[in-house]
Amino acid sequence: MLKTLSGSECRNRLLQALLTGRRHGGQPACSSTVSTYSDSGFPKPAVQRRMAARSLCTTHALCGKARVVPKKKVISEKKLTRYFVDYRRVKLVAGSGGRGVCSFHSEPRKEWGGPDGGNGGDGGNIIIKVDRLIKSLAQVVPVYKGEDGQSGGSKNCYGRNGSITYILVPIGTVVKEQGTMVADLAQNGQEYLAVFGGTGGKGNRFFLSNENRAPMTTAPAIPGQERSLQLELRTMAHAGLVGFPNAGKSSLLRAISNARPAVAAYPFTTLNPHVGIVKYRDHEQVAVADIPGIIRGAHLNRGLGFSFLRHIERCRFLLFVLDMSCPEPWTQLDHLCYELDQYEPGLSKRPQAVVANKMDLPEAQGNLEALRGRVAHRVIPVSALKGQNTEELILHLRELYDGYVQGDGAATRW
Ligand SMILES: Nc1nc2c(ncn2[C@@H]2O[C@H](COP(=O)(O)OP(=O)(O)OP(=O)(O)O)[C@@H](O)[C@H]2O)c(=O)[nH]1
Ligand SMILES: [Mg+2]
Repeated sequence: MLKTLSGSECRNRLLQALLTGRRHGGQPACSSTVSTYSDSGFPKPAVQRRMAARSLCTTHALCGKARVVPKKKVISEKKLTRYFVDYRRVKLVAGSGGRGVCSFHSEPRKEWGGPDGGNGGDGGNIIIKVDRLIKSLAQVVPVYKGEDGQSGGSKNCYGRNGSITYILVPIGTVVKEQGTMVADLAQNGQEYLAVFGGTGGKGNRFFLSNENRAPMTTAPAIPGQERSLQLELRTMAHAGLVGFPNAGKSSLLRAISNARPAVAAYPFTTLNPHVGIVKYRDHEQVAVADIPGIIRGAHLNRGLGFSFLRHIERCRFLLFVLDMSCPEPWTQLDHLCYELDQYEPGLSKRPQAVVANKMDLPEAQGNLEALRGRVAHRVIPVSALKGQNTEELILHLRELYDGYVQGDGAATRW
């Protein structure tokens, strides 16, 4: 039977419910069926890890900051590929010099005023310059033309020099010409003068001498230098996700970072690498690259070809992603290491971890212990789909990164 409550009675009941931590239905406000504390009173190890990851990382799905980020619009694979470009061929044509002029001064009662044709200005150089705010070569266009120098004029007017054209590139860009490295741009602000502008032509004033008081000669302008160069990013990301197609690499990148690569239940969903950034609370950032799937014979250009092995070469450490629902998942690891070593001997020996993915599937549970028994490296079981145990991966990623920064990476940190 419904009973009508007076205003003060209703307020008292609400206050009582808030103080006892109970809801209107009589249930405790924060009841939980599973205890997060062990018998000794400390949080269980899994809970400890989750707490550590929450306090360390801001891109993890459990983190409050990440939760409030509005859902991103799903972008097609074709559009996503434009975001990260790590290789470009460019044709550079420096500015040509301006024309020198042949002219004679003339004014009333001064018929033979002498030569006054000015020189042309020099053509503009093209410089490749490092800017730490630039993260990929996406904004680099195929052809650059430097500014031409201005032509000279009469009355001894000299032409203006063409201004310098800058091509801004990220830190770690390697400049190559016909496969040979010509510059390694590893520091912020570093410049490489790629092509010289042409010298301006000389006007007839330049040729005035005691022997020749009325020179008609001008020197021609020199065209700007031309070069075809290849720009390549040396380091693509700190960590690379390496695995067979459908292993769940893109799903994993989605789970640990704010990147949104396409995920689908068919092989070769990812056609180009995607880089996601795992952000930690101390403002440190670790770049993780989702690299398209590798198949057996990739080093012979099978599947999507060599180019992805080239991307792996440019990652400082590797995360091998295995599909644990497949029988004998350790064979995937052997095949992946074989392909990497065939491409570049020793590539599979980089600092690494093995990510045992799809642990939410029942057949995966049995494979985990067998995998741990056969693999010397650390095995991190996760479920990228459900976001389970990704905290352990994020913490390990940070350990690998700290090891890299303390080592040779300190000089080229970005
Ligand atoms: N059950 C389960 N399914 C998963 C998990 N991770 C990924 N998947 C599924 O596996 C399929 C492939 O996932 P992707 O993330 O696209 O795999 P990928 O390795 O990026 O594949 P490619 O881009 O083709 O190389 C999708 O249907 C995912 O939903 C997981 O942890 N558990
Ligand atoms: Mg993918």
